[in-house]
Amino acid sequence: METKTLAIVGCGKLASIVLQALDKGLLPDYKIIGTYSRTFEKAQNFANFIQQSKNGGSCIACCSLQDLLDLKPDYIAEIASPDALKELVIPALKNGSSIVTLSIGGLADAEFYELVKKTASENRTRVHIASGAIGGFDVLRTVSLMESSTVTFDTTKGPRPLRRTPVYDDIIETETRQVFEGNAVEAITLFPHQVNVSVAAALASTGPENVKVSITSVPDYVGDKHRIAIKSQQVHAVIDIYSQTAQIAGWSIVNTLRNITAPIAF
Ligand SMILES: NC(=O)C1=CN([C@@H]2O[C@H](COP(=O)(O)OP(=O)(O)OC[C@H]3O[C@@H](n4cnc5c(N)ncnc54)[C@H](O)[C@@H]3O)[C@@H](O)[C@H]2O)C=CC1
Ligand SMILES: O=C([O-])CC(=O)C(=O)O
Repeated sequence: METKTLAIVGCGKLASIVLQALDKGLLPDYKIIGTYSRTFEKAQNFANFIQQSKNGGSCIACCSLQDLLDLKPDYIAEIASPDALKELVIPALKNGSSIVTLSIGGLADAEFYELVKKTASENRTRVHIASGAIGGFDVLRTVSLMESSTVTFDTTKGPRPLRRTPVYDDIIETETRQVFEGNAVEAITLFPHQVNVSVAAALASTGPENVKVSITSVPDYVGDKHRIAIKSQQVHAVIDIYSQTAQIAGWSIVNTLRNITAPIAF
């Protein structure tokens, strides 16, 4: 397999897992040639790490998204925020760069999603939706091809990640409460950093407007538990995923990158 060039947008906690994977030799088909983050110093730290890694090489810390696009990477790993994805996806696809993304919430708007599809197709580029903190996209997509279905997405988390969100109330520190019920578009609008997974599951199935999402806060709960259920005439599948930290999401970027170049893909 020919080596692919890769750039990273968003040099935070989950992106650092991509560096760990590089250092462990788990990304042999990629050269990470550029990094970009809102804070230049973070992009610089990432680039230094890559240059010093035995599996790394020359890597440029970019001062702007345009500088990163000018490197013409084959792939961009977007690990920043739904707003960052919205900003970069069209220019990147037109630039010849395919995207691997964790901030799937940036694709919740149906019109924008269609524009992304059209742009990717016209430029022979692709958007790869990483499984993130969930999984089961295969069954969701397959059942959606077969027949009509209904999909629900229920999340349980502790009060801490909800503290700086509009639904926060002191009561959730001591009592279990359902803090949100709505569709996946409404969910990602209120919680742009919490429910990218619900938009991903929705895009894989009946669409963000149609998937019913609930969030329940449980005092002292550590981690996130997601339950995705799809029900059609013939199939009833339930996908339950508990994760103590969000690290699984960072590793799903690594898994997606490896799948892209693998002789056998899962
Ligand atoms: N799909 C999934 O399962 C999951 C998705 N996520 C999403 O992954 C992304 C990264 O999460 P973390 O690494 O935990 O966050 P983080 O806050 O540790 O790192 C994000 C980095 O991106 C930078 N950034 C943010 N907006 C930017 C922009 N517009 N342009 C350039 N840089 C920007 C920030 O300064 C920060 O350094 C977030 O969008 C988060 O919501 C997080 C967990 C699970
Ligand atoms: O980490 C999780 O469980 C989910 C998450 O943050 C997201 O989807 O944005």
